[in-house]
Amino acid sequence: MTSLKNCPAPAKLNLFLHVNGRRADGYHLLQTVFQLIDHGDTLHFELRDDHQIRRVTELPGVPEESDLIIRAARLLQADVLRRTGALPPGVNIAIDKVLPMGGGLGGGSSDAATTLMALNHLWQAGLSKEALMALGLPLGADIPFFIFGQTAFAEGVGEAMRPVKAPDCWYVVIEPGVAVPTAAIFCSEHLTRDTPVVIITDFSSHLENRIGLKGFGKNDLQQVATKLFPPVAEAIEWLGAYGDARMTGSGACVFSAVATENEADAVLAKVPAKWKAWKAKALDRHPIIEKL
Ligand SMILES: C[C@](O)(CO)[C@H](O)COP(=O)(O)OP(=O)(O)OC[C@H]1O[C@@H](n2ccc(N)nc2=O)[C@H](O)[C@@H]1O
Ligand SMILES: Nc1ncnc2c1ncn2[C@@H]1O[C@H](COP(=O)(O)OP(=O)(O)OP(=O)(O)O)[C@@H](O)[C@H]1O
Repeated sequence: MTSLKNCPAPAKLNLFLHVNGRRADGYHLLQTVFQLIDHGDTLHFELRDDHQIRRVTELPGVPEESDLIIRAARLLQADVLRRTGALPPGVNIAIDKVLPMGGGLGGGSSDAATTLMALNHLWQAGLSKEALMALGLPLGADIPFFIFGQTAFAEGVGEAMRPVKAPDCWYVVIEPGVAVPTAAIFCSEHLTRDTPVVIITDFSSHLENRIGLKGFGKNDLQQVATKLFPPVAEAIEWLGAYGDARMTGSGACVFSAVATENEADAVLAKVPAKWKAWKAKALDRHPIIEKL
């Protein structure tokens, strides 16, 4: 096999995100549900005759050298070289970028995770899922989740994950048109870091019943992000008229769950023209699993 086309890099929504504490190294202890959704970027991989790793699509604001896709591919290339003593073939990577940057949808992390999974396959590198997750973690906190590949409850700094059966529903997502830098939200002196740890014992039905359309928990990063970025607050207020609306990750995107696609369409029809908005279906599993 010399190419892998149309590899999905889906977005995630944090259905809730509790900040329970802060480690000595500054990283925060979280509890969250990562929900995979059927909306995201698409990547295409084509092997080269040399050993170069190249991005063949322009991504405004992200130079090739700092792109998480390229950095992830280089990490795997170095790992293969270390283990086998030989460099794998080079690769051209194209991307159809759909997800907004600084959107809280995990776009960069998902792109990197898809790159690691696709190249592990194309290069026949043989890394286990756990090894790929560990390789990706230093590049982004959400990369292990996307490689884990299932809607999951996560704890710690996001590395301890258990699959959950989240509600089978649709989401309306609004992009408020601002990019939120994750580190600035976590650094804020106004961030509360003391939400009590939730103990969840039954992962099959308990979470499904509790997080569903009623909106379990809260997003502790929301208060800080809405103060710093008023368009996020405005989008939450607008969408809140149709259900429980909240921010995903560190923002900026805002979502609300609805039971059916028709309900999602009805809300979308009313979204003010100044915002980009779309619908997505809840997924249990990462769609790349069917391709590899
Ligand atoms: C908040 C989430 O969106 C939840 O899904 C993610 O955990 C953030 O993932 P990300 O954007 O990939 O973030 P990273 O690039 O890994 O980290 C950016 C910065 O966020 C802060 N950070 C991130 C994750 C975490 N558990 N504690 C933190 O304090 C750190 O200051 C870090 O330097
Ligand atoms: N392939 C990539 N796609 C998007 N952003 C990238 C990529 N490579 C590097 N970046 C950098 O990462 C930053 C964060 O982008 P990303 O889309 O992951 O944010 P996010 O959706 O807020 O993520 P999270 O939910 O993990 O906080 C961007 O501002 C950009 O500079």
